[in-house]
Amino acid sequence: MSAKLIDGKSIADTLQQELRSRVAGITASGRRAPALATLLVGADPASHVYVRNKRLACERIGVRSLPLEFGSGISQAELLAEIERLNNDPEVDGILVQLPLPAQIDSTAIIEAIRPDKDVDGFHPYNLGRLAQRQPVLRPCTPFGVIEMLRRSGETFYGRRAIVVGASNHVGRPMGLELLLAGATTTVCHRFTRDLADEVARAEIVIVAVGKPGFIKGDWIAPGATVVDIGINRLPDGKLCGDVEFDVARQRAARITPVPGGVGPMTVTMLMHNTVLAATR
Ligand SMILES: Nc1nc(=O)c2c([nH]1)NC[C@@H]1CN(c3ccc(C(=O)N[C@@H](CCC(=O)O)C(=O)O)cc3)C=[N+]21
Repeated sequence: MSAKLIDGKSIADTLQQELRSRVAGITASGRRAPALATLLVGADPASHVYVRNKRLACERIGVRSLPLEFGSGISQAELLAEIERLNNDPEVDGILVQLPLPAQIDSTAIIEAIRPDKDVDGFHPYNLGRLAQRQPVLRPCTPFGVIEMLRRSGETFYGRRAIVVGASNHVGRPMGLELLLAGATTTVCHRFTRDLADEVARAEIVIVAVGKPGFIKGDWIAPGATVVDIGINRLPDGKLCGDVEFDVARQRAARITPVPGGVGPMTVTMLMHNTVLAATR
């Protein structure tokens, strides 16, 4: 068997077209376009690439982008003042502070300073709490994108055995909450999990967000499973790869996401979705 590829890029393109029409509807009715402020601190090349992708997505969809950049030496107080200004700016619907931040800045304090109704990353404790209590408002973009991608490619969740490998605040944990919300029997594994191979082998839906190339061995995957690889690792030769041993996993899975072209484009698209939602609520 060779798994069918789940084409996140093409699902993301479709969603972006839908968002583009919605934004066109908003502006046609005389309202201003939704606006997203992106705050980038320092010169990390990967962060610059990701933020540029987000700004390009804004252009495609008709969202106004307010690109803000700060030197790596900015203080916590200065960054907080910037957020306060954007919180109070009626022309700004969404605020995204690209992570990671330099060491002198407490990213928890920054995330908690963003008004929950402008928190388009969905990282504020209010938004995570709403998701945990099954009343989601603004949802973390990557897990939300995984669910939307799987739904649009025909996956069902009710009563199905799902596993998340990786329990980070921004990806693994909210991914577990999304799967619970969708009705899956959900296991979240992490660095203290014993017998990870056995846990993975029991799952019908396997979602991996660890950040280590080849961490999930292909022969752990149950025949017929759906595999979603959230990992993005750059190899020494410059190529991108995920956390799953792709070639072997592909021989066992029914469906699998590629890296690149899988989850990444969905993340950016759900950020646009959240920005339009923040502008229209
Ligand atoms: N506040 C905040 N919000 C984020 O959402 C956030 C962040 N900080 N910090 C960094 C991570 C990473 N992230 C990605 C988004 C898109 C791709 C993406 O589009 N990837 C393409 C490939 C891009 C490439 O070629 O490098 C793909 O997988 O096909 C990747 C990674 C968002 N993040």
